[in-house]
Formats: sequence, C-alpha cells, structure tokens
Amino acid sequence: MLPVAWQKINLAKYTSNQSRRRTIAALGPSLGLVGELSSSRMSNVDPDCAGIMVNDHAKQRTAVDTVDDSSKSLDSVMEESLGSCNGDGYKPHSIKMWYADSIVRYVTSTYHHDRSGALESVSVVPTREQQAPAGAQTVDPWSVTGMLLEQLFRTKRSSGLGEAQRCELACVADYERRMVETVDRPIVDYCRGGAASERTIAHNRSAFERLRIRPRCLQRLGGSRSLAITCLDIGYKLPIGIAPVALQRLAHPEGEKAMARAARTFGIPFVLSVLSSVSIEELAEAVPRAPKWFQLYIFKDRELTECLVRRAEKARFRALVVTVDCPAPGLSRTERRNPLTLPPKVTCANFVPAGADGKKSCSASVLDYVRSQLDPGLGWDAIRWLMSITTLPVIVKGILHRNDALIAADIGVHGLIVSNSGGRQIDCAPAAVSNSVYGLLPGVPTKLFLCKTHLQIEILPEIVHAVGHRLEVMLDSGICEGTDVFKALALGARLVFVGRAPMYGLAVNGQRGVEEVLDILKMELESTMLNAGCATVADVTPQHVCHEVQLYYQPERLRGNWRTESGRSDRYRTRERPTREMESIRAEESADNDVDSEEVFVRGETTGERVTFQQRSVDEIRSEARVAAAHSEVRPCGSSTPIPPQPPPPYRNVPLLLSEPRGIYRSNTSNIVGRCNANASANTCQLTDSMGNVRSARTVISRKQEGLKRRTRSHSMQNLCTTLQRHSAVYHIIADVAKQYRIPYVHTSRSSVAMETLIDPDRSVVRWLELFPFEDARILRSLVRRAEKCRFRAIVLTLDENAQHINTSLEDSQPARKESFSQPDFQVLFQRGLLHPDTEPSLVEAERAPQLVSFLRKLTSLPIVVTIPMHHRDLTDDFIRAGATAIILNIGPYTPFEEFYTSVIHIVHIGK
Ligand SMILES: Cc1cc2nc3c(=O)[nH]c(=O)nc-3n(C[C@H](O)[C@H](O)[C@H](O)COP(=O)(O)O)c2cc1C
Repeated sequence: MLPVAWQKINLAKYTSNQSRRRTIAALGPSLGLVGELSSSRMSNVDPDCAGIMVNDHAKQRTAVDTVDDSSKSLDSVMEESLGSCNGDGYKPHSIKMWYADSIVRYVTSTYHHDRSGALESVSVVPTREQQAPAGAQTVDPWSVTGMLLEQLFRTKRSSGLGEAQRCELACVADYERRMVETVDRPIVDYCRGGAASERTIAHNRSAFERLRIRPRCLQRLGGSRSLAITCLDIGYKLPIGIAPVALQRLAHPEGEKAMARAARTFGIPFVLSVLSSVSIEELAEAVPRAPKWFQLYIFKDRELTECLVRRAEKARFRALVVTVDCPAPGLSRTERRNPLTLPPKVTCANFVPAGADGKKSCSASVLDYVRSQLDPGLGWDAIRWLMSITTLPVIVKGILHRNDALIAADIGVHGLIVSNSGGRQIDCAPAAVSNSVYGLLPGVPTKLFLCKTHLQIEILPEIVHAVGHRLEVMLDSGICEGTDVFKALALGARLVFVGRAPMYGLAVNGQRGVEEVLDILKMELESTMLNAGCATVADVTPQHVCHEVQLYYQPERLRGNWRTESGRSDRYRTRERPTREMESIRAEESADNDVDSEEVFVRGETTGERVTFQQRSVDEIRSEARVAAAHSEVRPCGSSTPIPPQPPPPYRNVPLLLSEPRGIYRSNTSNIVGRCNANASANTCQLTDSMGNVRSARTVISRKQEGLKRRTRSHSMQNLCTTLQRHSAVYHIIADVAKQYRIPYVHTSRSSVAMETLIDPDRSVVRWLELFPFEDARILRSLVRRAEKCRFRAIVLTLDENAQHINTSLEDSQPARKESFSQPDFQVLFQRGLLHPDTEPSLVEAERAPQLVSFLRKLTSLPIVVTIPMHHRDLTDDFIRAGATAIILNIGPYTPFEEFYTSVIHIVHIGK
C-alpha cells in the first residue's frame, strides 16, 4: 500500500505535549488519530492497529503485503518482519500502522525515529477507506498483532528512550510533575485533588512512609520468581490493579480504552467506573480481552442499577465493585476554586440515552443526574440485594472499619477494598501535632476520637486479621511506589489498586504512559521483593515491614497476627528487676461483675470487703447521677412537660461520665500545662493567668518545643516539677479550673498534697486518681480505697512511668522519682509499713499490667483508665479485655518520639 497525502509534522518544533496534541488534533480532528502522538517516544503506538509495517534501510517489508499473501499466515510474516526488531541494535526507521478502530475508519501514520530511537516526526494520512488493505478489514487487531506488537514496543521502549528522557520520567512522581506542566489546570486538579483540606491525601502518603521494609538476606532466590497472584480464582500477572476513576477522557482522548489496554498488556484487572467516559459496551468492544471489573454505586433508582449490572454481565465483566463510601460527593475545594467544565465530548457515557450520538453537550447535566442518584439512605441490605440479582462476584469498596468488614464477610461478599477513595471523600483533620501515630493500633476499637480515614494502611492488618480468611482483602489509596505495594502486600492485602498514578501516565502519554507507570511500579516492586528476600508474592509476610517507631523501640510482646516474629532488640532490654515471689489470688466473681475469672498474679491482696464496698460505691454514684439529672431537667422544644430522667444504663461498672473528651492530666506536676488534652488551650490560659508558677511552666514547655535536647528538657522539667509540687496552691487552682470547665483532672498519687486535702463541699470537682502499677497489691488497695472514700470518679493506671528505663537520658530523674514516691499520699503507706521512704516501690512491667487491671477491676467499681505509652500500644487489646474502661494513648517524654514530646494525649477507647 502506498499511502497518499502524507503530512509530515516535525515534532521537535512543539515543545509541550499540549501543543503537540493541539497540532495533531488540528490536522485531523475527525480521523481518530493513531495512538498517542504527544510523546516523544517510539513506543507511542496504538496496539489496536490492524497492520504493521516495519522499515529499516536494508529490509523493506510490510505486514500488509503479506496479509494478501495467502500462503503465509499473518502471524508468521509478522514474526519474520519483526524478528530483527528484537535483536540488539535494531533501529527501525519508521513504523506504520493501520488503525482499525472501526471498520470504516483507517488512518495511517508513520513514526520516524532518529538514530537513538527517539521519535523525530510523525506522518499522518487522512482517512481513505478505499486505501484500506483488503486483508486488514477482517483482521482482529489483537488476535494477530497483540503479542508481537507488545513485544516489539515493550522491548523497544526502553532502548527507544534517550538518556535524558529516561531520567526525566523515572518514577510516578515524575509523571505527576509532567502532567502538571503540560495539562490544563482544572484537569490536573481533578486528577490530583481530594476532599476539603486534602489532609487525607497527605496522610495516605505519610502512613506508607512511616512503614519500613525489613529485608531478609540469603534467601536462595535463584529459583522461580514471580509477581503473579490469584484473586477471586483468576490469575493476574501483578498484584496491582487499576482503580475506577471517572471520566478518564478528560486526561486523554482514549480515556478508559487506553487504560484497559495497558491493563491487558500487564495482565492486571482494570476497574471501569460507572462514571466512565467510555461506555461499558464500547470498552468491551474495543478491549475485549482485558480483565475488566465494573464499579458501580447502588443508586436510588434500583432499576437503573440493575440495568447497569446486566450491561456489565453482558459485556463479560468479571466482577462488580460496589463503592460504599460515597453517600454524597466529596467536597473539593480545588474544584470550587477552579471549576471543571466538561468538554462536549466527555460525558458519563453509561448514562447517555440509547441512540444518542454522544456528541451532544449533555455532560454536566448527566453528571448532575448521576450525583443526584447517590443514596445516603443505603444500608447493608442493599449489598444483599445486589448479590441477589447477579452471579458476578461482588466486591465492596471503601471499607475502613473492622466491623464493616465483618458485616461484609457475614453477608457473603467476595472481597473488599480497604480504601478512603484516595482522600476524595472525607477529610478528617488530625487533632493535634501528629497524625498517623494514633493509628498504629491493630485491634484497637477506634471509637471516639480516632475517626481518621487516612489510616487505612494501618487498619489494613486489623481488617485482614478479622476477615482475611473469609474473603479477598484488597487496598487502595496512596500507592505510588513499588515499595508501597510491597508494604500493603506484607500487611495482608491480596491486591492493591492504583488510581491517580496511572491517570498521570494517561495524561502524559496515553496508553504508553499508563504502561510506563505500571512498568515503573512493577520494576520497583520486583526490585523491592528481591532485595527483601522474597521470590514470590506469597513470600512477602508481615515480618518484612515494621513501623518506624519499632526501629527505636520494639516491645517484647508484639501483638496481632501480622507481627509474629519480631523480637526485642538487646538495646532496649528491660533493666533487671529483683525477682519477687508472686502469689496468685483467684478473685471471687461478684454478682455485678461478670469479668471472666482469671489468675491474678498480684502480691499480698485479700478481697474481704470488696463486694460490699463496690455495691455502695455504685449505688451512691447512681443516685448522684439521678439527682443531677433531676436538677437539670430537659424540656423538649415548645413543651412544658419535662422529660423524665432516664434510668442509668445497666453499667457493670461505674461509667466514666465524660462530658467532654478532655481533662487535665496529672495535677501538680509539670504536666498540668503540657498535658492538657488537645484543644484545651482555654484551660491552659486560665492557668497561666492565675498562677505565676504555671506561667513559667508554660515558658519551659515552649522552650522545649523549640528543640532543646531531651536531657536538658527533662532536667528543667524535673526541676520545675519539684518546684511546683511544693506549691500546694496549684492543686486548688487546678481543681477550680476543672470545676469551671466541668472536666475531670487527674490527681497523681505523687502529688504534693494528699488526696484527702481538697475541700469540695458541693462535690462538683471531678477527680481521677492516678496510680502507678505497684507490684504490691496492698499499696494499690490502700490507695484505691482512699480514692473511693474521697469520691474520686476513676482510677488512672499510668504505665509510662515504668517506661523510663528505656530512655537512658531520663536516668538522671531517678532521685527525683524516688522522692516523688514519698509524697503525702504515700505517707499513710509508710505509717502502715507498706512502703519504706528509702525504698522505691516496685512497679509491674507493662506486659504484666493487664493482669493488674483485672485485679483492679475486681477490687473497685470505679472506671479504670489505662494510660499507655505509644510503644506499648500493642497491649491495648489486653487492657480492654482485662476490663479497662478507657485507654489513654500517651505520646509523652517517655516515648521515643522527639517530635511528639509536646505530650499529646488521646483517649482512644471508651468502653460501654
Ligand atoms: C480523579 C478520580 C476519580 C475517581 N472516580 C472514582 C469513581 O468514579 N468511583 C470510585 O469508586 N472511585 C473513584 N475514585 C477513587 C479511586 O477508585 C481510588 O479509590 C483512589 O484513586 C485510590 O487512591 P490513589 O489515587 O491514591 O491511588 C476516583 C479517584 C480519582 C483520583
């Protein structure tokens, strides 16, 4: 075939992709041009071509010629033609293709390359139906050329890149940068943006970054190596899939088709969004062999939903992905600032009425219509309904909570995707200085103050642990490097999806761009696996990752099924403690305390008057609550009849009665200011205004924040602490503040005043007593009983004190520490001979402290709040099981986080 009317475009003239694209579009807007012409890469071809002609100077041969040659199969001719391409050093001068997008449209283009293989120019021939090679009409592009083209272009791709270009686009971030440089702003914002302040996006990244890979060496990796996985009984070549992304033709004219082709090339699943700009049928026809899944929402109009399901089934999609984290569209500030107007040709193609030519400018209204169909009233029954109308596997996308995962598993879905939609739905700001540290709590019910969706990488183990054996657990959000894929696999994901990363590739370089991005991810994953000592995906285990904090300090008992073999480093081994003979006491079960009976290894305790006391305490507090409720009777709007006070719920133990999620921690120590809970600045101000000493505390704390060395800080804090402890007035001021703000404050048993000292005639000060994990149960018992008599409302068991030994720089505080154990609250103990002023009381180690909580649980009916330092967070579950009412997670001076030294405290669990 000799094409006519070649138009030669010198690509060198066009500096940006945009200008190249514009020029090419101007040349033949109606032609459906071949491939992506905007990149300067030889690999820039559309594999959906019907024929190929490879020219080199020596061998003028075209595939088309031989299509007509009935004696040879096209395959063999192609192979012959291309054979030399695969050899080293072969530099084809040009490649010609016939694009068989539809039977009637043929475009021929020729790419000319310079000697280095970079694309020099491209020639485009207008559509000439009569010029179509006879054989080409009947050729199924992929059945004939697929593999060969793939081989050719893929092998040529790397050699086709100039050195400079290769360096330019070496990672996904480079593609992102390139897209920002070359694509229109609203489209960039559309691809990159997230909900509101976009913190979730940032946290998605930081959550990955905080995980470290722990390689194993000498793993005999010589044998078979593979990245292949099986998911929903289908084999895929990579553990990566392409996430559903709406309206991909905004990024590139080929949109979803280009994505699906790239997915096919890599043998990975491609999820078509229900809001796609290429319809289900069009995609199925264009890329029949791609492993396609279909993402949908369960719309208000169930008929519409069912119709979509039927269309996906008919088009041979392999699974349905139902997105459940989108009861309403996410709020995008970028879109507000820079509204995106859909070009006429880009629309939600699945919703264009049948028979419409698709060229109508109905995009915006269709999108609005689809958005109006989102149903915030959906429940799990909707998923049941979906499963009842289809035989396709159903995957739920957008799960972030273990309980939801459990429900999904109970319902019988086939898989779930742990996802926050790449931060496009919810923006949940961190409460204080740090972010993802809170989330490192496999198994911790994150009930009250932890609602950050950005922690999905951290909640993944929790979900895998809960349902991983019942269904496929997959993950997306934040993945943009091969190491991220590795980390997610290590934490139990079967497969990960990427959303933005391939979109960047698509915007930069069409299908090739997507392939390049996938290639990068594949290469990075492969290299990470090898270097970590894993030959196959199955070899990637929880042992291969850890959170960065574990590198500083690894608790002896790492819990959760995904951390099994990690050990404790010698560096942080506990200081030897004197061995003590432990007595085991089997505590009686009380009528209103149904905590499972268990061995309690605490020394010297008898539980004589416990039951009576407990009952009295419960009754008193309940009647107090009733009186308080009667005083503050609630009247519904417009009604004169007060609502009768509700009877207190059947608490097993006395409730915490927190009116606000904050309090003042450890009164009378330097912590009063620094440890006020987040947002408690009002309290802090109040304190500073009232008391000079406290103002100086604040000064020290700010200096500390400016970066003083820990030793210095610790020293000055200690001095200050000692000074403050001598001012008993501080105690009353704090009580006043707590009263004013109706928040509890924690009175430490090492306070400068005895707990009996406070004059509180109207009993309105809510005090909690801080205890340390004394090994001697008699000490505990004595302090608890006094606290009960003084009407304390909760016991706070603080474990971070015991963690001092991990930080040698705090060793200098030991004398002061001993001194603090001789404070007034302990005087009584001296008198009773339970403690000696010269002996520091022995404390139970954090690992054994859950037993101590069980003991306390049986000793008192007061709520028990456990303060856990970050590095012991793995024990959280144990404490909850042992009967703790609440957990305070403490990032304080005794934890190895320099940057968190500002002592953030969060209550992460409140039971019942
Ligand atoms: C531009 C854009 C459009 C999206 N459209 C959809 C959609 O239509 N349906 C859906 O379930 N998820 C959608 N998502 C979310 C992705 O499926 C995926 O959860 C997310 O992009 C993964 O995070 P990552 O981008 O950090 O990889 C979209 C994401 C982006 C970036």
